[in-house]
Amino acid sequence: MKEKNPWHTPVTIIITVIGVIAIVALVTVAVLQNRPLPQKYKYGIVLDAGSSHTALYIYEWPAEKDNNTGRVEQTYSCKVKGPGISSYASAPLKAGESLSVCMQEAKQRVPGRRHSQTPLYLGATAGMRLLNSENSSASDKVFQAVEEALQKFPFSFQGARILSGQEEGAFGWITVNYLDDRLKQGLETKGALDLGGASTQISFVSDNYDGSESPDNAVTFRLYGNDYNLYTHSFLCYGKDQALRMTLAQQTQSGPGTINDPCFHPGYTESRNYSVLYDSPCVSDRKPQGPPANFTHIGTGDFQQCQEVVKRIFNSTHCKYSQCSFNGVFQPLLQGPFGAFSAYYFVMNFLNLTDTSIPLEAVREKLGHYCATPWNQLKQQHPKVKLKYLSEYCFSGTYILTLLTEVYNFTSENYPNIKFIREIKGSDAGWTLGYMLNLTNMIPAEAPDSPPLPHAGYVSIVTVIAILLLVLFILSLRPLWPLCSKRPQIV
Ligand SMILES: Nc1nc2c(ncn2[C@@H]2O[C@H](COP(=O)(O)OP(=O)(O)OP(=O)(O)O)[C@@H](O)[C@H]2O)c(=O)[nH]1
Ligand SMILES: [Ca+2]
Repeated sequence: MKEKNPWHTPVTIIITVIGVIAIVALVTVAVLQNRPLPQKYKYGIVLDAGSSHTALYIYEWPAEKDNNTGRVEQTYSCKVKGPGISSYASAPLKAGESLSVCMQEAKQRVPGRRHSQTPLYLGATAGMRLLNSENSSASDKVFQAVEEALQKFPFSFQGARILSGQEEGAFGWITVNYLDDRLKQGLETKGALDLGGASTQISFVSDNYDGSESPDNAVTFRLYGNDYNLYTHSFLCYGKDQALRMTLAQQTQSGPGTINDPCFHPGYTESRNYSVLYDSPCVSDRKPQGPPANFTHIGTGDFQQCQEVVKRIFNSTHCKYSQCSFNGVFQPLLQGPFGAFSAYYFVMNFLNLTDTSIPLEAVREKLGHYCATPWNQLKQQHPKVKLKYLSEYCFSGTYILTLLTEVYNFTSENYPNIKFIREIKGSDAGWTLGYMLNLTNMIPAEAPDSPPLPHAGYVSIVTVIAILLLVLFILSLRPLWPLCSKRPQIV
């Protein structure tokens, strides 16, 4: 007679099935409960009203991670047609109108149900700083027109204002380090070099700068539980367009009818108007007395001489600090890696010089060769490049090299620490992201509390514990084992 298998008693079977169901249910609930939910997003819009043009950026982040880390991304950018808002001083309404195409586009890009909660900021930089210093009522009118235009959109408009040079530098630094995930992880930070049309910023953390020497250059932050003493300086008039004006002003101080300019290509000839050239606070005090209406601007294409002319716009004669970059401005010792963006990138990218492992001497040689290229040949080689941009790359490249090596003091050793960048992980490098993160309190001073385990780790542990429970359960039925192992006896 066959002995009955005790595992096959109804009670054992029911207990086992319930046990297994309970464990499967436990694991399923744990997995489902912690499954990432379908994301809902929030949005923010920043208008960068630069001296040369305005750009609109839309940022997006998961709605439930407002105060959390590193998840804000740029999803869209729009370049406003026409010049920067400061160029509309004599027709302010047009400054407002110029923004409408990009703003309409933003309306399409941000989901309608989010419009009213989406903050909209406009920050203006060096162009408006210059206009404000020259004619504050004109700058007020431009802002008024721009504000009226922006208020017509369904977003939550938070105002239009001029950023200080310090803010511009510091927010550019925050952007770069946020996108690089350096802040959240408390890693060594990256310096930020921004070259605009009317001003240029340098920002970095240096061990030998605690803010006590030249406190005007210090910005202190506590971000994700770490303290930073940032050195930052913005040089008004040293963006590449105003630097070009100053360089031309150097060469036209006697009011000649013709200048031979080493920063432009051989064969380049252009008639320029004195009043237009000197119509900027960066050069207006140097306008020659009674010059002719125009002068002929002739290129000679000589990098070495161009560098000599460019050097003259930097004054390094006085310095009341332990060390200075130029114009008596303190600068601590350079430290760490640097990201160089805006015109640094546009220019070096065009010149095929973004690779900073190319030795500085070779960079100079290539630029020398480029500057010496006849203008007609260059135009034929680049038929699609805007002539104004094309004509200025020799000057701009020389200006960038001079600024980096002769003024900021980058050497052959630390030049490779610079990376010429346009964007990081799909977001443009610039001050706008840092500005928005700051105004929306999106970077906490202290490190946010995070679950001790990542999701995958949590699910694995729950599964292991469940399996362990199952094994324990089976072990708990041990008294029944001997019966189970008894062989059926043949009688
Ligand atoms: N070659 C080239 N130059 C560009 C491009 N976009 C802008 N520029 C020029 O590069 C310089 C710097 O541009 P931006 O960084 O936009 O300057 P901005 O923000 O208007 O000026 P700031 O207010 O001084 O910051 C200006 O002289 C622009 O005319 C581009 O796509 N290619
Ligand atoms: Ca800018």
